[in-house]
Amino acid sequence: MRRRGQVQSGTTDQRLLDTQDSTDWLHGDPWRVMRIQSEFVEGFGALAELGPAISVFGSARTAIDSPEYEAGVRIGRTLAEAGFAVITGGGPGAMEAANRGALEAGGLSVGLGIELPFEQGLNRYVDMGVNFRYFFVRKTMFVKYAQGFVVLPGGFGTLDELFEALTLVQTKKVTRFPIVLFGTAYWGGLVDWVRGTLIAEGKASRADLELFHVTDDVDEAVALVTKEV
Ligand SMILES: C/C(=C\CNc1ncnc2c1ncn2[C@@H]1O[C@H](COP(=O)(O)O)[C@@H](O)[C@H]1O)CO
Repeated sequence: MRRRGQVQSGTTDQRLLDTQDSTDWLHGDPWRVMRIQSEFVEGFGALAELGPAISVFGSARTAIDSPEYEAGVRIGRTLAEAGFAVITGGGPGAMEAANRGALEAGGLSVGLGIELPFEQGLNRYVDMGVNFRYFFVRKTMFVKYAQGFVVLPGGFGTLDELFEALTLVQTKKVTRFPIVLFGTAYWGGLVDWVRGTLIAEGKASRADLELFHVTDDVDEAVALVTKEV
């Protein structure tokens, strides 16, 4: 309700229907909220009927001829054979490897792409793809539509996804959410630091070490990440 000096001229309908010269509104936060909302709606709509799924993360820079890429393909394949859709970031490297394995095994290969400053597109092994502008919307989808995470060797992006999941499990925002780190040599230093620094200095508890598993074995990784589903 508006009275006295607060009364605006014209009606809301008039303001809606008027041709506007300025397009400043297009770049304001209220409009961004609508775009964010539409990303949630699009993501929920596309993924709601996915069925059982596991999100696989890992470096965008993993070389196609590397053992890590091969492990990613085998993980994607084994998950698909076990009846799980494979969700990745839809990019190159380890993401492509997991999508490739899932696709080649006849499973559902999902890519949740992210708009980046350079043109990129979803990798060619993605069968169901959704592109996001906002990382945080996309991260919601990785957690909401998967029953666990497998994390291949990766950099900042992979660490971001790993620590988001660990925080959600630690704070019980999600329950029954297995997290498997694939590659003992790669992740060993991080686990040592968690034990020797975080836990030793009281910034995490010893029980937090049970929030994740570490393995080099594809079958074990798949068994661990799917066993609570
Ligand atoms: C670096 C290059 C391409 C980046 N393209 C990406 N496409 C999709 N998703 C990505 C991309 N880069 C990072 N991500 C997300 O973070 C994780 C990988 O990040 P990292 O720093 O490489 O570990 C991954 O799981 C994605 O979700 C050109 O090659």
